[in-house]
Amino acid sequence: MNMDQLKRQAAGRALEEVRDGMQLGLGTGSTAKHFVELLGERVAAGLKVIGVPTSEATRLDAERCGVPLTTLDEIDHLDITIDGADEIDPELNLIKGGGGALLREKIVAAASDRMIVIADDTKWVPTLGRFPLPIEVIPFGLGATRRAIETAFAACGVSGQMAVRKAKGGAEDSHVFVTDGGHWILDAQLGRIVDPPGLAKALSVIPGVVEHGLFIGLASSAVLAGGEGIRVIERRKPKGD
Ligand SMILES: O=C[C@H](O)[C@H](O)[C@H](O)COP(=O)(O)O
Repeated sequence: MNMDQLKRQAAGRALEEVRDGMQLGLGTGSTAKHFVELLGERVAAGLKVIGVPTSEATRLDAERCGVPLTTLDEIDHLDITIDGADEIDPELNLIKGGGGALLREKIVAAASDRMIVIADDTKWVPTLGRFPLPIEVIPFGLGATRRAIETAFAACGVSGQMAVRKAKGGAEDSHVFVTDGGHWILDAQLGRIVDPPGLAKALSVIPGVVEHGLFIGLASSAVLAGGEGIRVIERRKPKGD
C-alpha cells in the first residue's frame, strides 16, 4: 500500500466516528483531503452533517464534494475535528502547519469536543522537532520578532535556523508564502524539542507571533495507518491538559 492509500485508510477509520447531525471541523492537507472526499460520499448517500473548513483550500474541496459548510460564528461548538499532522508524539502533542493552515486549524480544534488526528504512521515520532516548526508571524517588525523567538528557543533549550517560508515551487528569490490570514511563516529547524508545552507557552506570548504549530493537549486520539494495519491511540489526559 502506498502512502496515499494509507492516508485514505486513516481517513476512512476516522469517518466511522461520524454520526448523523454532527458538526465537524474539517482539517487541511493531503490526509484531511481524503477525509473530506470520503465524507462527501457519505453526505451524497444521506448523512446529515455540517462542517467548518480550516482553510480556503479545504473550503473549496468541501464545496466540490457537496459537504455543507458553516462558520464558528453561526454555531456554538463542534463535535469532532478531523485533521492531519506533520508529527505526533506519544503524548499526542503535534506539529502542524506544513501546509500553512495552523492558525485556523488551532481555532477550530480548540472549539471542538474532540480532535481526531489522521496520518500515515511515518508521522509518529518519539520526540517532536525533526519536522521544521512553523511559526506564523506578522511581517511588521519581523527582525524584533525573530530575536524574541530566538530568546524563547534558548530559554527552552532548543536552537536552530529559521527561514521565512517561500511559496511552493518557487525559486530562492520567489514570493513569500502568505497564509489565509495574510501572515508569513517562519520555519524553525529545531531537531529535537525537549519541552513542547514549555516552548508553546514561550512562543505564544511573543508580540508578532500570531500562532505556532505546536498543538498541545488538543488531540483526543490519533489514527495511524501503516503496513501492519491501523493503530488508534487515545490520549490519556483530558482535553486541555
Ligand atoms: O497546515 C497544514 C496542516 O497542519 C496539515 O494538516 C499538515 O501539514 C499535514 O498535512 P498532510 O496530511 O498533507 O501531511
